[in-house]
Amino acid sequence: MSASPVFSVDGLWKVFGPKADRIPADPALTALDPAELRSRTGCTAAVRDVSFDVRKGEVFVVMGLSGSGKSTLVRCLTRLIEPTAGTIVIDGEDVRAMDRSRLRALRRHRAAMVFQHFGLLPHRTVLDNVAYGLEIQGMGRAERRERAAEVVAKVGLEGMEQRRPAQLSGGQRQRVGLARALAVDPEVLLFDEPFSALDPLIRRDMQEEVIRLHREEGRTMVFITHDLQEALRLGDRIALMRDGRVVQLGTPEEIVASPADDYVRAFTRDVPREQILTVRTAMRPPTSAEEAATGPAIRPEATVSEAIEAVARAGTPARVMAEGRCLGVVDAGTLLDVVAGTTTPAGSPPAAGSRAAGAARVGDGGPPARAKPRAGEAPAQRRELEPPTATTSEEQV
Ligand SMILES: Nc1ncnc2c1ncn2[C@@H]1O[C@H](COP(=O)(O)OP(=O)(O)OP(=O)(O)O)[C@@H](O)[C@H]1O
Repeated sequence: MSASPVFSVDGLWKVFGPKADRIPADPALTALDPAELRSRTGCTAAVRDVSFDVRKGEVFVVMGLSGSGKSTLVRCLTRLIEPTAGTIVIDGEDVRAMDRSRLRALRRHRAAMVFQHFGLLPHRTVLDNVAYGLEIQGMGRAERRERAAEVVAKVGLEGMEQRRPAQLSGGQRQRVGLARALAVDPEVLLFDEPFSALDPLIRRDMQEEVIRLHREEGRTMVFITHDLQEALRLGDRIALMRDGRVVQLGTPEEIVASPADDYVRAFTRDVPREQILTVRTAMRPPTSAEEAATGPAIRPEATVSEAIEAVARAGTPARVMAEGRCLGVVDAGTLLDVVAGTTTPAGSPPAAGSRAAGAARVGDGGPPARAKPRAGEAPAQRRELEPPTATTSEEQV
């Protein structure tokens, strides 16, 4: 059973340009590619017939190249940009029907945004920047400063409460931005490419911070990025966008194992498959009772990379075990097939992201295999795009 959705988006369009409203309803126009549409109508369809759910407790990544429609899509969720057509529901409430005060409450209390350019107030201290959202909510000074101090500590800025933004590094400023969004205790955090201006090491630190916060708090997050590595590291599910459409929505494993089309395949070509795919992809039935009873035990969620290490150490095939049952066996050959990309994974590729593509509602089908628990289950064990740590063959990896 999947967790209930926080956001539910259906048939969403955002068209910029003259008489934008007529575009979604006119099949002759929706069939045009972006360049034709622009030359015939002067309009840009930044988001085209997109449908998805964001489940409670998940990190939902919206990924795509520049101009693919990520920011427009996420801004439509709280109507920072007005959608042209479609429905958006948050916890059962129709976002498009909200009046101004409901919308304000939505943005302030329920879905806080963390921007790339921090948006910090330069003359205020770290503490007062973090308390700002609470001040707007009308919380008293003492209470909001106390709450802000807690959140400042939570994001690792203890001792810097009295500094001004100019006295902080880029990474520290981004932590203040994050703390400010967290302080209002929103149901969903929306991140708009928050780390793309940071240098790689600090960026990595911030990704860890997001993972840690997610693990500790289980907060629902929608995260925009154009960086595949970041998407794979952070996402429970990834919506991959191209020209305003969601071309694939799935877990990192689904996207890497079963790219929906050549575009996604090209996008994921250089991903180290063994670090993303789990042993489920490499499993075969045991050939004998002995094989099912001996050899190192590994979890179904273990990556192929971890299994390679276990098999190499033991010098025998390894058993994929769940609740004392042997689900299958992996050996050097089946594992190498995954690395080489010569395996056809079990299960069909997940559906692409639009009704126009003839797809069912994306992401609602049962995925073939998950490397991470579903939202609402035990905290996700994140994939690391790095060599795995050593394990003994007796341990479950
Ligand atoms: N206000 C606007 N008026 C007209 N066209 C716009 C407007 N905002 C965005 N667009 C167009 O909509 C498309 C999607 O833009 P969007 O900013 O959502 O993409 P993105 O994937 O977030 O890109 P980036 O990673 O560069 O921020 C682009 O073609 C863009 O030029």
